[in-house]
Amino acid sequence: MLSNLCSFPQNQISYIIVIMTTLSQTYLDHPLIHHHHIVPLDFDSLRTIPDSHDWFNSSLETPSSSSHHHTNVNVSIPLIDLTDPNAISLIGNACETWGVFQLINHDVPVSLIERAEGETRRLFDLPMTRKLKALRAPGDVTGYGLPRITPFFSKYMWHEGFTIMGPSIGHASQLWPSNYQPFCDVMEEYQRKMKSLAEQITRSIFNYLKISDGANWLHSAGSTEAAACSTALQLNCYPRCPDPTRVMGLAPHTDTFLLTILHQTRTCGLQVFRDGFGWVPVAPVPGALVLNVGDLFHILSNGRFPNVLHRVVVDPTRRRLSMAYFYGPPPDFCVSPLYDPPESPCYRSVMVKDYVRLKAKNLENALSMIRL
Ligand SMILES: C=C1C[C@]23C[C@H]1CC[C@H]2[C@@]12CCC[C@@](C)(C(=O)O1)[C@H]2[C@@H]3C(=O)O
Ligand SMILES: O=C(O)CCC(=O)C(=O)O
Ligand SMILES: [Fe+2]
Repeated sequence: MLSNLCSFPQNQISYIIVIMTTLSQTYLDHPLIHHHHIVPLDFDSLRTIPDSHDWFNSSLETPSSSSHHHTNVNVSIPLIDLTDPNAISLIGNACETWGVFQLINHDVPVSLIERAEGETRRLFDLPMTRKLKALRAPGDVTGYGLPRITPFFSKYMWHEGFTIMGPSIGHASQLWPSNYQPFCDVMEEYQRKMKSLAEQITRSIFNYLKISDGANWLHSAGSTEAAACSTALQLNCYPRCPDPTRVMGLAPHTDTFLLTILHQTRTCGLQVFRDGFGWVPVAPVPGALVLNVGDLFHILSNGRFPNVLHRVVVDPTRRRLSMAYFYGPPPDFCVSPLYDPPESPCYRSVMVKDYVRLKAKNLENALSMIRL
């Protein structure tokens, strides 16, 4: 690019316009979504489970029917103190073995997490007619609705969600025409804190992997590139259910981006899958955040880090809330596996936006489509 520039005639002024793709644009052309794949049920008014949500009456595996994949309560995922002098290698090891860990002594204030949780509760407490005012539009990615993975399963999930990318005023002002500011402010601050924690952990993992280049978007926080990185905040609600053994809160999936940072309330439900261990519950630890490896870190680590498969089961007595923050490189960044010879790459290089589209259309088959 530079050499081309230099060969321009000296008297000619030229402009280079760099067009950066945003994450919401990347999701815009997803074709398969129909309205009935977006609108959640009014769960609170239900006394029985409709057939559409009954995973028991299907060939699908329910949490209680998975005998060969029974829930394993004898193990737990690593719990790491970020102020531990060995934090970097503990995090690296956890990424290699489990692909997920809990983090304490991160510097996200508990009061901020509580305020964000409070606003999340205020949102899902609204009457259905109000929540539908912020319904996600068919081609869109933000707003209220069912999880994006819904069309890939023959039964619906016991779930309602709200997706935020950047400022949330658009949908928030539809939910609360005159009282949207507290929601917008806390979600903005929460995303800011999550982003700097995600950057810090990504840097630590790069140190652990001894990577010094290949992540220019990380080098200068506050730069245009850092600002353009792919992020989203997903608020999840798993309402109470008359018979939780028949339903699925969130079907088994892997997350698409590099890292996910999750806050869960004290209600159990999240489970992670590990070969040889089965489904392992992630017990809520007050103040801890759950971090998990997504597909892009799996690719970048050349398969060394498992992109952990996870699901959510529904609690018999209490509604469960969670907030998941997704973090990845900018959509135009090209992700290439990092390895030392004689190792060879397991995946071909892929642009973030192309992988996002592959995943949106093929779900868990996306990875095998770029495997070498
Ligand atoms: C930035 C993201 C990350 C998304 C898509 C988009 C907005 C919502 C996220 C989730 C949240 C619920 C699980 C998931 C699997 C889903 O269906 O929607 C996630 C997905 C992904 O990790 O791919
Ligand atoms: O609610 C949870 O604990 C997990 C949510 C999740 O996996 C997601 O939003 O991708
Ligand atoms: Fe997830």
